Amino acid sequence: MSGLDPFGTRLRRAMDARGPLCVGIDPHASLLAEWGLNDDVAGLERFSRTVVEAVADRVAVLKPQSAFFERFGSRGVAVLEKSVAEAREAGALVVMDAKRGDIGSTMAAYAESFLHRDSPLFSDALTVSPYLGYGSLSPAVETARENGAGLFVLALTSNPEGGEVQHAVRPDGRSVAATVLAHLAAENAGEAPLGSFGAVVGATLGDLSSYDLEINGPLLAPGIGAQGATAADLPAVFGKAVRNVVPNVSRGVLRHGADVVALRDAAERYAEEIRAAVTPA
Ligand SMILES: O=C(O)c1cc(=O)[nH]c(=O)n1[C@@H]1O[C@H](COP(=O)(O)O)[C@@H](O)[C@H]1O
Repeated sequence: MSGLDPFGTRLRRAMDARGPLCVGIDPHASLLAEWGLNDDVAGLERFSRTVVEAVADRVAVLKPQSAFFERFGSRGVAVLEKSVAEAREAGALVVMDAKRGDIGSTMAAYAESFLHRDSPLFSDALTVSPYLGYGSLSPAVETARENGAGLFVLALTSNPEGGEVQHAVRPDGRSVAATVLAHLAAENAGEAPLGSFGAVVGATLGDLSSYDLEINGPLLAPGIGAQGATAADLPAVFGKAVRNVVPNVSRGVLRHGADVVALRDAAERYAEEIRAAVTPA
């Protein structure tokens, strides 16, 4: 046993206590420059530390984007490891945004890397891609269950190109995205207060009423801020499932750095807008 409650249980608790906002740690080279930092490992470390210091004790979730750390090789990954540990120590849940997906036997190794309690990169949840077939993710589902962790599976991504794959219709008439959502609903069946297997559904997508978003699991919703969606869009996009939405904001918050207080204030403004938008009248 992991000793950790299931991810869905821990996430619901964190959302109730802190609100649902997820702040992304996306150290773009352009943001490092805006913050007056060098585009090197020291700059990366300073950036990531500052975000953790500003918000990890108050937001439910932090989502480091692995690519921005991998860019610096092993020393960048060491910064990522430290950031994950510090964020978790400060009480935030960490969703590792690495968007992994591979044939099952290799998927098992990715799962060991991010979802096994003994791994240096252990995170509370991992973003994964189902485009090698949902079943190829089984090792990640199993490892997550055994370790109190979770997954966020790409279903309806926020980018405009996503539709050509995700809206494609299978011979049985069901779209690829609807198939992914149905698998997740099955994974989460009977779990309370919330399952641990979430979907990624962009806040940018407008009316999604043709999709059943009631998967009894969390819906990670990127797209607010730099991609043009707003907190006020959430109820129309997600309908009743809005109560399970974890809205992600990365650049919309990060552009207010390098000052810790300014970052914190920006995150709190988004948190307040989200609270106002999703709280039932
Ligand atoms: O899985 C993700 O996090 C993700 C999925 C998706 O459909 N769209 C999307 O933007 N993301 C991530 O969410 C973050 C959005 O960043 P901003 O546009 O700066 O708020 C980036 O880290 C993206 O990689």
